[in-house]
Amino acid sequence: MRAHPAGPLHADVVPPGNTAGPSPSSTGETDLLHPHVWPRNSERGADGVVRVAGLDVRELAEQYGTPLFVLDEDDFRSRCRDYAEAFGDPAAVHYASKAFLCTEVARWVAEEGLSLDVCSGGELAVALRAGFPAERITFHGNNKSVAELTAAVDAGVGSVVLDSFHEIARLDHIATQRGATQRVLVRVTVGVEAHTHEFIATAHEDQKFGFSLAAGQAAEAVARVLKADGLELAGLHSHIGSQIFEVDGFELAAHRVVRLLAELREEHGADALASADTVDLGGGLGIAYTPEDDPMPPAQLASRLFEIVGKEAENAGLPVPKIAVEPGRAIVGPSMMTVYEVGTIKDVALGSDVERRYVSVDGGMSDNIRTSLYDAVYDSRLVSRSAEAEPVLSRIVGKHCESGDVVVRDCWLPGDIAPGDLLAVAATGAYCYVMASNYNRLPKPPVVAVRAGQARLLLRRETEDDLLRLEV
Ligand SMILES: Cc1ncc(COP(=O)(O)O)c(C=O)c1O
Ligand SMILES: N[C@@H](CCCC[NH3+])C(=O)O
Repeated sequence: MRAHPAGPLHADVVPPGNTAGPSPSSTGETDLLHPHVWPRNSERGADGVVRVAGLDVRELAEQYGTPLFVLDEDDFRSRCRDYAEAFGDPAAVHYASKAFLCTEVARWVAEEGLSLDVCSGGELAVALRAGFPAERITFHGNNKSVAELTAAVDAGVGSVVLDSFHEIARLDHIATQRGATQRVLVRVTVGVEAHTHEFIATAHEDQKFGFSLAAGQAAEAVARVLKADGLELAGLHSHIGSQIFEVDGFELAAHRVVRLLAELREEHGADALASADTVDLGGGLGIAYTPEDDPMPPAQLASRLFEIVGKEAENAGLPVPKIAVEPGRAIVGPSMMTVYEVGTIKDVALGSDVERRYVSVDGGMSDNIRTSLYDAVYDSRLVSRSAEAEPVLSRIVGKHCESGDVVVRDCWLPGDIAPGDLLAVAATGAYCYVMASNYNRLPKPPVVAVRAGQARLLLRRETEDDLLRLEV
């Protein structure tokens, strides 16, 4: 074993708790772009430079500046198609726009024939501005305001997912006043402990979403909907959480929701439940953030869900309900990466014989809060050149006045990384741009779409004027 007295953390000297995975077995391995982590149309050329859809990241960085979100349009569209094919009907797949939304992306989703899930008046406004067909929009949220519910009814959204007793009364009143009948689903808390970060699990009892199945609230919610003149029950909804790899949580949720539907039919009669032909099983399918992650393909999830829903319905003598799903992360997550420029590098002593290398980039927790918020792990590569230097365990940090401003906690970067190099972080399409802030008054980065050698700006970089635009 080599000794690195007071040296950086090389392959043979790693601290406990390293989240970067095993050390690369050879130099040059840090160059690899693992295909299930990086956008489908990204590759490292013979010159060592990474290109996405044929476009050189150095030129994109030159033209649009850094940090920069690069969105591989064909990757995004191909994942929409994978889901549509898996579930046999594009409209049964509701892209969860909370993961990432702008008008152009809403148009792609519409063109691919998918439906859209929105969960605020703002998301609804973006979708409508894009000309997204309102009848393919589902409106979510645990505390939709009267204004939001009114906007949804006036727009003619396909369905509203009800989340509280207050909301049932409110929406009924709004719809009745307008002489409308609003199709609704009742969100059921199915009591499943999803194996994911506590902050993004949503089907256990002790959290804010949905009506409890176990406590009988879901059945009571359905009873109230059936009595409401302005509402029509379209079905039941369950969303167990996000970034989930195991199929068992989805299976259990499907099983419980269909069983509830059968019980409700027994209680209220087939006629009363005739319009309730859908079980929406939400989103949540995990993606590969690192080469070690092994997510389930949508086709596998679909076939399990079809089997369970079919079997459960048959056992209960129920017509087989339609299945809807709401993937967000699994569609946009892997399609996008963030490109940063390295600014400063520091080796910080951890003890007497090792140092940690801190590589500072020109963004940070303002464009990706997920590492600080959920201990998320990411894969990062040097993309402006290849490197033969020995890998060094490094920490990529941002430029904010906060020591928790970490982009990638541990990763193996070439030991010769230098200011001016470009680093990219993979799989930043979901919940990064949309959760971005202006902390330390940093402007939000631009989002550029790339396709077949052409780049198109979807969202421009914020300017100092933008930062000042709310001042009165
Ligand atoms: C109701 C609902 N549907 C869909 C999603 C999308 O989840 P994901 O991006 O994990 O697919 C979410 C977010 O967790 C959600 O709350
Ligand atoms: N924002 C979370 C996912 C929450 C999804 C919405 N219910 C994340 O980044 O993983």
